[in-house]
Amino acid sequence: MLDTQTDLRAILKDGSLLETRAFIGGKWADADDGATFEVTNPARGDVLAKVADLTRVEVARAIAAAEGAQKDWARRTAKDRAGILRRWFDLMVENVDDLAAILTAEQGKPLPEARAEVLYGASFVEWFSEEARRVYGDTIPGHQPDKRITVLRQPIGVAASITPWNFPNAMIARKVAPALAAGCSFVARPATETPLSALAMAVLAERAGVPAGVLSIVPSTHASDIGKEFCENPVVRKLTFTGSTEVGRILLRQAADQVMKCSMELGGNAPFIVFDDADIDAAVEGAMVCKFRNNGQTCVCANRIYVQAGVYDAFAVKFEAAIKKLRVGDGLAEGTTTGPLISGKAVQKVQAHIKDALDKGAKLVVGGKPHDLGGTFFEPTLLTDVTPDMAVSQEETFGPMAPLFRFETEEEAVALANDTIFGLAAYFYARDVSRVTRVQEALEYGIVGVNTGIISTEVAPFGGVKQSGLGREGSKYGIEDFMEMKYVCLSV
Ligand SMILES: NC(=O)C1=CN([C@@H]2O[C@H](COP(=O)(O)OP(=O)(O)OC[C@H]3O[C@@H](n4cnc5c(N)ncnc54)[C@H](OP(=O)(O)O)[C@@H]3O)[C@@H](O)[C@H]2O)C=CC1
Ligand SMILES: O=C(O)[C@H](O)CS(=O)(=O)O
Repeated sequence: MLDTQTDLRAILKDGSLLETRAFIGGKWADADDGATFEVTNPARGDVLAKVADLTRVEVARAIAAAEGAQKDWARRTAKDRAGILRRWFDLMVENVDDLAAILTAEQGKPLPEARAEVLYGASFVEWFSEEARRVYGDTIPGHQPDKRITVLRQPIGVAASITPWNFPNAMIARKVAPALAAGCSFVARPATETPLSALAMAVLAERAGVPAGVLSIVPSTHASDIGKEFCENPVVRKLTFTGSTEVGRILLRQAADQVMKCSMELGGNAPFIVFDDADIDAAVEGAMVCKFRNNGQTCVCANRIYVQAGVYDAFAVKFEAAIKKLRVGDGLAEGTTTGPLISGKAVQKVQAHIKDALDKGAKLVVGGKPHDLGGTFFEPTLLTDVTPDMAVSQEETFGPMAPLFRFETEEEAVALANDTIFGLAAYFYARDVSRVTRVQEALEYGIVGVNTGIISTEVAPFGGVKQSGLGREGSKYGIEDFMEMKYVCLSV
């Protein structure tokens, strides 16, 4: 563990972005009882800030403020809402360096990755500032001479989110932007580990002119209580969650009592398949970004790497060499490619998957243990001779461990890839166009990357099938999740 302290305010150009109070109904406020919780730097272990720790009572107030603001916000013209979202986008870009520093300090990812995440998050705000003006209804030829049929598209109302620590900026932006574009109001509860990014975004949203009550940020360590408030409060009409499938199931059960509309971006178990007709150098490059982005703490990370027998050794040698070039360190330090894991719990999960695989016959090629830096730093790890009976085949590692599986035929690869309850992202490298067509159609996933290891963009629909989730985020489809459809039958 690095022992240097992070004086976050000294790093920032605009210290006012380091906000530690909750944002409720357009006002910055402490918790009613003054309670706070510590936000620590996972690289250094020091306390970055003490943030207001809200309970259901304050969150209920934020929901009431959202209800009070929503109708006026929806009555504004789409152009007006678009203009405010555009200003928010501009402010996020203007403050990208500060937002990135805050993100790295609380989450750990290297500054270049944090900067990329902030711009990725901002791209959703930009995209939905444009989509706001493209929500169209329908007119339908009447079923009787005196009937005129129209279809109206209206905002759902008050929406709420629960988001994880791995993308503390982009996951908020990817949900708030379409909701506000649609005319919804929004209450966001960020993860305990990483509330500062969300609070900084709210500072900029307020400056952009988002009206009081339209957006609230409710940091809290009482995750379960806040989730129940969101699911039980009759004012909340929409819940959007990103996180584990386990918690997604809990929320869906709770939301069922009100038949609440839910969007769920849940766990993954992405297969990354390298066929013998692949460009091996390109496949290695793709596998590196797909596996080690955010230190493997990404729901669309390669979790299983399947390599066809004819190219297995060649791929393994090149992949090993690439992994050895990774530089583990403090995300705030120049040249770091790989930061710390978010917590000790995350380290234990990676270690458990490595031990299970080695106990069942896998071979350790690189890494395999906590890094000399201590704390939650971990050595990027490569295992070969991994087999489907090992835990990593069915469970999301969510860390820097790359397991290589060998396969013989295309049919075997597709069967192995689909043998999971998850269905978020899958990737494969091949050059034969018939094979590419067959495999992209056969993979049971919401997202398929072909000859690429990175698929994240605001223009495409992001989401999973099976137990990886419900709904889509981004793209022209993303705003649908925050709209209702009303059929009007007029008798003339
Ligand atoms: N699909 C994705 O992008 C993600 C997938 N995951 C998967 O989940 C695993 C565990 O990671 P973890 O961060 O613990 O993910 P969790 O699903 O446990 O946490 C995600 C968010 O949900 C909150 N939460 C937890 N329990 C409840 C509850 N009962 N009611 C309401 N909210 C709740 C958490 O709060 P709190 O802040 O208190 O933890 C956090 O804000 C990872 O190893 C990975 O496999 C994790 C993150 C993102
Ligand atoms: O939750 C995640 O891991 C992110 O959705 C991944 S991405 O959108 O940055 O690809």
